Amino acid sequence: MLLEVIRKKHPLILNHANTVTQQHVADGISMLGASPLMSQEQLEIPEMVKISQAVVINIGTLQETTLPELILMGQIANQAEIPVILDPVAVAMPYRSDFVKRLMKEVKFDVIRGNAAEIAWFAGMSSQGQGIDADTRIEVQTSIPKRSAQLTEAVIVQTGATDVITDGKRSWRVKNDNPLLAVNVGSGDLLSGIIGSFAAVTKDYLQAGLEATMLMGAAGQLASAKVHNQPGQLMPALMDQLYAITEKQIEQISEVNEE
Ligand SMILES: Nc1ncnc2c1ncn2[C@@H]1O[C@H](COP(=O)(O)OP(=O)(O)O)[C@@H](O)[C@H]1O
Ligand SMILES: Cc1ncsc1CCOP(=O)(O)O
Ligand SMILES: [Mg+2]
Repeated sequence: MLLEVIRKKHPLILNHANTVTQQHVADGISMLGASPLMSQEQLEIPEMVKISQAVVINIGTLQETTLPELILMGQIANQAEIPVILDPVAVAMPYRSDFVKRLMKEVKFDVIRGNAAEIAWFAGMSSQGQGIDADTRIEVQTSIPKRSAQLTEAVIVQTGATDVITDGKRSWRVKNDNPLLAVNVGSGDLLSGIIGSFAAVTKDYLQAGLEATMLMGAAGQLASAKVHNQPGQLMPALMDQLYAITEKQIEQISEVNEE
């Protein structure tokens, strides 16, 4: 598994993060063994991408003025063959739909990580998900994330009670129903940063998405048990698990099925 490679190589993960959860994202990437760097300044993007091994773009608190910075970040990463991960927070909202369409005209994304409502948008479906939360009625279908992967040519990680990881051809389901993760705002953003950390050490982005999702699920379960299912205590416990979890624990705990 790639976790020990991350802990040996300490890849640098450049994030255009949202302003709500960026501390969780930075802490989680660091606890895992990678090295986070957050930036919003267009003038420094070329030198920042140059020292990075993966780029994660989160549109959670996007602004029209940041579009040129995000295009530059993605294009330089594409040219350097550095993986680019998109977290398309609430992409089904009209303004955000237009923003992401303009961004995707200029940038090739290698992995897209979102909840079921966000992923359904890339398959051309207008889902009922409200804001940042998913539409649980569409969560369990694998056909939708597969279609999203085919249309975007990106690996899709659709998260929910069951996570789906697919490149449009092969797909895996990771059973991960953890209400404490679901209710903790930022857990999805954190997973997108962790996917970036895995994609930084391999060119197999499907494997990177699968292993990152297994890790998050296993760490979430161990952390929830430690805090006796108290949601407000989860994040610190989750960070402890990201720091200490072993590949053996992940393999023992994860419930993974290839479709
Ligand atoms: N019942 C659940 N519903 C949603 N997410 C869940 C659930 N159980 C565990 N999770 C995990 O919570 C994290 C956040 O997922 P999700 O809420 O879908 O993304 P976002 O936070 O971007 O909306 C993911 O790692 C996901 O696997
Ligand atoms: C609440 C909120 N609003 C804009 S970004 C954000 C955080 C999103 O967190 P997540 O996508 O992990 O639920
Ligand atoms: Mg999200």
